[in-house]
This record gives sequence, structure tokens and C-alpha cells, in this order.
Amino acid sequence: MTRHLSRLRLTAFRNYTAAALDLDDRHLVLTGPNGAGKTNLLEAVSLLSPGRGLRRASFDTVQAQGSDIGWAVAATVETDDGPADIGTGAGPDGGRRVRINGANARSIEAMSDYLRVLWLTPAMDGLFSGPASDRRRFLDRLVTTLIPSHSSSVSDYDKAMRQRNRLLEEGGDIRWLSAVEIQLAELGASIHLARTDSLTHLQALIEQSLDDESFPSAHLALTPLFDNQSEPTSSAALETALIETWQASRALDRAAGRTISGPHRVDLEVTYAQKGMPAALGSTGEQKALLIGLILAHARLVKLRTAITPFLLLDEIAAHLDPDRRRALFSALDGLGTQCFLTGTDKLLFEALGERAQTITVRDGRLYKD
Ligand SMILES: Nc1ncnc2c1ncn2[C@@H]1O[C@H](COP(=O)(O)OP(=O)(O)OP(=O)(O)O)[C@@H](O)[C@H]1O
Repeated sequence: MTRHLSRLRLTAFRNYTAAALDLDDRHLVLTGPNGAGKTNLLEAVSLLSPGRGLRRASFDTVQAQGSDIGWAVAATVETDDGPADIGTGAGPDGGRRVRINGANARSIEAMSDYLRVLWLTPAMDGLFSGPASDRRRFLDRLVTTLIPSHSSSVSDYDKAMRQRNRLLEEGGDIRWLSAVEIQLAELGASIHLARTDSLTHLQALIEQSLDDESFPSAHLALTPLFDNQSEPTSSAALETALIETWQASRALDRAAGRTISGPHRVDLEVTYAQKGMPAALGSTGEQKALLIGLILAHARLVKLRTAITPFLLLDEIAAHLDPDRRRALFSALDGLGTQCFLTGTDKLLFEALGERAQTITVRDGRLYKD
């Protein structure tokens, strides 16, 4: 059976006061005018996975304006082992609460036992030419669909790094600084190894399918972690190397007001495998196609390694593709055997999906079955 959402409920979420949707296992196409709430619905589904969702919004922004009940997103996921109810929303302390089958979950990651989510949005159009931080975030999302705890490692790392920068600036206790660097190194080594391991597997899978020409293939590489030494491959050696680097660069980092090197500085280099050309040099449509190829390959990798095919949330992607690429995308989605949510302002763009999709019109935060 295709793992799919059979029910989705939104409460006080952005421009939805209350919405409920019953679904079968086919793809879902959401169409409607600008500002109707199409992306908001995809964002709601993206929050059923670790992290801050496809807009990286703070939780007070997703709260529906003018509503005084806390926001909530709940879904029923149909799996081979039967249905599971998962939900997330504002907790009593202003944090995030996760519920699974009627009970509070031990962690946000627990949702990943039922649902893994990947997305492509128009905000990612400039990914290859934009700042390295966007590519790192993209990579971390890919890694999180494979290793759900990766998302919290990255946010714990960012917190520890801010603490280190503060201690350097304030000239705090050296023992405390060393303790923070040890914690930072543990997190940093685990993040770096998760990234390199995921990329190695993704690259191998892309190379196996190089003869599929529907979408261009990417060649992926991380920029070096250290300037003048090779990268240890074991976790312990990597931690030691990170600690030594940070200890040696305290004065420089203090002067710069930030931690100059570490896993938070690496970049994901993407080139067209077939042309050997940097991804940023492709046309808008070519870059979009490369990104789609990458997401599809990663979805296949997640399926292979975890036996859970991720849900794909594809916001406004059909408009950039020529009709042949659009058809290729739809058949690739069928090949994945997952439920995808696709949005657009124009129904005609999805015509080639035919009976393979259920369609909903979104208008002003309300959902209408077509
Ligand atoms: N917290 C909030 N409370 C109420 N409304 C909100 C909130 N946040 C965003 N909105 C509204 O939601 C609407 C945007 O919805 P969304 O981004 O889902 O549109 P869309 O259908 O994807 O449109 P487009 O085709 O332009 O991308 C806007 O009208 C915005 O003002």
C-alpha cells in the first residue's frame, strides 16, 4: 500500500480558521488564486516532520492572526501496519507539542517513524547561486529525512556556537569555554559525518541512474572542513581536530566576533554531472530540473535506506517546466510510490496527471473538492 495521508486537519493555522480534508492515496493537486492558502497547506504538512517547516517560520507567525486558540496540524497516516494519528501544534508553554496516537510524543523526531517529508518551493529557485547557508540548510533537510535526529543536532550546534561566541566576546571562564568547545565538537562531528555519509550514498545512487535523462543529474561535494589538514573519518578523531582548530583560533574568532571555521561554514558544491558545469550557470528551468532530479534521487535513497518513501511537497514547480519535463515529473512521481502534494495557480498544468491525482481548489483559507 502507498503510505498516504487519509485525513488532514488544520486549526488556527495561518489563513485557515479550521479545515479538514479527507484524501485517498493518489497525489493531491491544490489550485487557487494567489494568496489563497496553497503554500500554507504544504507548510502545515511540512511541520509534521522535525524542524521549522518549509518557511522556517517562528511558531507565533503560523498562528492565525486574530485567533486565540493555539494552532494545530493533525493528520492520519495510512501505513502497512494500519493508520496512525500524528499531530503538532502550540504547546501550553509556547513551545511545540507533538502527539502520536493520542499521547504526547517523546520527541519531535518520533513523527519520522510515520512520515518523512521533502519539499521544493519557489524560494529555493536561487539555491545554486545564493548564499552557502541556504545550500547547507537544503543539505540538512535531505539528511534529516534520512537521519531524523540531524535537525536537532544542527539547532543544538547553532546554540552552542552562539554560546562560544558570547564567551569569547565577554572573556568568560576558560574552563567553561573549553566545555562548550567539547560539546560543539561532538555535535559538529556528528553533523559532518551525517552530511558526508548521506552525500556519499546519494551520489552513488545518482551515478547508478545516470542514463535516466528526464532530469539532469547533479554531482555533489562538500567544501573542505579544514583549510590545511585532511579530514579524519572517525568521529573521535574529527572531534579532536575540531577542538584543536577552535582552541588555536580563539584570538582570531574573538576579533572576528564569530567562529570562523567549522561545519557551519562548509558549502555544498553542485555541478551538472553530464556537463561538468557549475549548477549556478544553468538557466532557470535547467536549475529547477536539476533540483527536481536531486529531490527525486534523494526520495529514492530514503525509500531504499529507511523503507519509508518521503512525501513530496512541490510548490509551484509545474509552471517552470516544459510539457515533456512535466510529464516526466509526473511519471517519476508515480515510480516513487508516494503521495505528493502539488500546487499551482493553473489547473491546466496538471492535466497530464489525469485520474492519478485528486484535486482541491483553495480559496481564502477554505478547501473545496473539485
Ligand atoms: N498567521 C497568519 N494568519 C492569517 N493569515 C495569514 C497568516 N500568515 C499568512 N497569512 C495569509 O496567508 C496568505 C498566503 O497564503 P499562501 O502563501 O498559502 O498563498 P498561496 O495560495 O500559496 O499563494 P501564491 O499563489 O501567491 O503563492 C496571505 O494572504 C497571507 O496574508
